[in-house]
Amino acid sequence: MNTDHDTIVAPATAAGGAIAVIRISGGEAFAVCDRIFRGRRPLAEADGYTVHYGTVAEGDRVIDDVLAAVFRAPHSYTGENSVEISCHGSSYIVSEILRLLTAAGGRMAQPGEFTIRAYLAGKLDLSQAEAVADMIASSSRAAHALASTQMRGGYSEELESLREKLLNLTSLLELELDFSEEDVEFADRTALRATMQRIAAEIDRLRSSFALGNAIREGVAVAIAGAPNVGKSTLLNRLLNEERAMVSEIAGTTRDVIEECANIGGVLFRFLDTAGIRPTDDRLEQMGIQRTMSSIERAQIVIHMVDASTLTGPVPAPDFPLRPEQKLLTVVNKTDKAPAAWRLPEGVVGISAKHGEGIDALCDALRESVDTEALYHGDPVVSNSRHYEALSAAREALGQALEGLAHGLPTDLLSEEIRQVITHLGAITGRGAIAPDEILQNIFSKFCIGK
Ligand SMILES: Nc1nc2c(c(=O)[nH]1)N(C=O)[C@@H](CNc1ccc(C(=O)N[C@@H](CCC(=O)O)C(=O)O)cc1)CN2
Ligand SMILES: Nc1nc2c(ncn2[C@@H]2O[C@H](COP(=O)(O)OP(=O)(O)OP(=O)(O)O)[C@@H](O)[C@H]2O)c(=O)[nH]1
Ligand SMILES: [K+]
Ligand SMILES: [Mg+2]
Repeated sequence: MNTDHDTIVAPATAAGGAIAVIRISGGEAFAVCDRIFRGRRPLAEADGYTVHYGTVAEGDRVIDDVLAAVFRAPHSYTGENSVEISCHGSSYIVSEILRLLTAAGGRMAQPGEFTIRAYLAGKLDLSQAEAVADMIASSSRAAHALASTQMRGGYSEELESLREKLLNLTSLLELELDFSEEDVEFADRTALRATMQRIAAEIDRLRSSFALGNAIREGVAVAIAGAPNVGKSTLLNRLLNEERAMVSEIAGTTRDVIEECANIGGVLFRFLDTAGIRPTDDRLEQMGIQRTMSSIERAQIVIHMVDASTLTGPVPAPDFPLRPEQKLLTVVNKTDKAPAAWRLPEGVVGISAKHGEGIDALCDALRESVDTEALYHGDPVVSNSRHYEALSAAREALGQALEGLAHGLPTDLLSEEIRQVITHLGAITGRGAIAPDEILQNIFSKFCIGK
């Protein structure tokens, strides 16, 4: 990765708008722009946070009328001198201006390179930088709340406070080592244990928030499962308001799992319409049912759908296994064709997917099964698997430190165990030590160009 801070250029807006923005950042940003931009005065003489009208030209040939916004180091997103050129939103104009900028000494930026520079300049820590990408990708109120808390540093503060407490512990322990001849104990072992246990509990809380955080980010997975022909695909289409899946009276219509997202009450749900489960000799149908089973396994919520028109007794239990943390929603479909004397059992949602009855109640039930209270309170919720891994490693190291403490581990080794915990927590924000190139590369390669 290039960190010598040459001047980078990239489009910052997606194609298709009326206006397109091109970003330029680096030590030579003004000089590079002044080679192609003609305004009243050179941008090199302009104050920060000012906007200038002018043209971009190649020799006599004017490419476009533009506005250039000037940012002076350190007051910019990257912390470097930066210019943003707003031109007409033509992909041809954008590519021409980029061509001129690179000929004038700029280099095309890599994905996430502006944000890497913001991180290296100390404008954001790693977890905040990652939240920038989540912010751009957010497509629901809940995902936005998640990214927003993280981008504003709520989660970093929490981690920083844990790190500080641990650093205090190691300082006390290391002080003891300095006085090892005298057999003193600066770090009262009972208090030490209590502090370590409090920190462990906090790490556990963060780790357990990952189930919610990850679901919010990726979409809460809801498998729609049941026997063939109960109306699973009809429900998917109803929820999406679109004829996405094939529907027919032929049992075994759906073979491959169909996955689509819908926003319900500010939360993104990822619905998985599956092949109907039944014993069959058809090889292809068996493959479909295998996929049904793995979709059920991966889902947070499973809708077990049964057909009211074929119900003779009570609603049968699902013929697939569920884990304790998975939520089961029993849905009786085709209530429009239920026998006259039939009554909806307790705890079951009755719908007619074909006619749209009961869909609101089903959506309410789905929405209620996701607790977003913490999210909207601004409580830190872990949504990034890199962070989850680091927290797990920290928790494991802390467990070993606690074990060591219980078994009278020598002070220097105990201190070393606690340092491990600090290192793992520090990897999340990248504070304490600048993260190695390889890790930065890995994180930022997932960004879009121009971010
Ligand atoms: N046109 C434009 N819009 C944008 C961005 C941008 O870079 N350009 N952003 C980015 O992608 C986001 C805003 N982020 C930004 C963050 C900091 C600074 C900045 O100038 N910071 C200064 C001053 C802070 C202050 O006054 O308190 C600094 O950090 O010193 C600019 C944009 C979203 N909208
Ligand atoms: N009367 C009535 N018919 C329905 C309702 N929902 C679905 N159907 C009909 O039931 C039949 C099967 O619907 P599908 O949506 O294909 O059922 P499925 O569960 O996806 O079936 P497979 O993919 O084969 O497992 C179709 O003829 C639908 O029109 C409903 O609420 N009322
Ligand atoms: K069918
Ligand atoms: Mg189907």
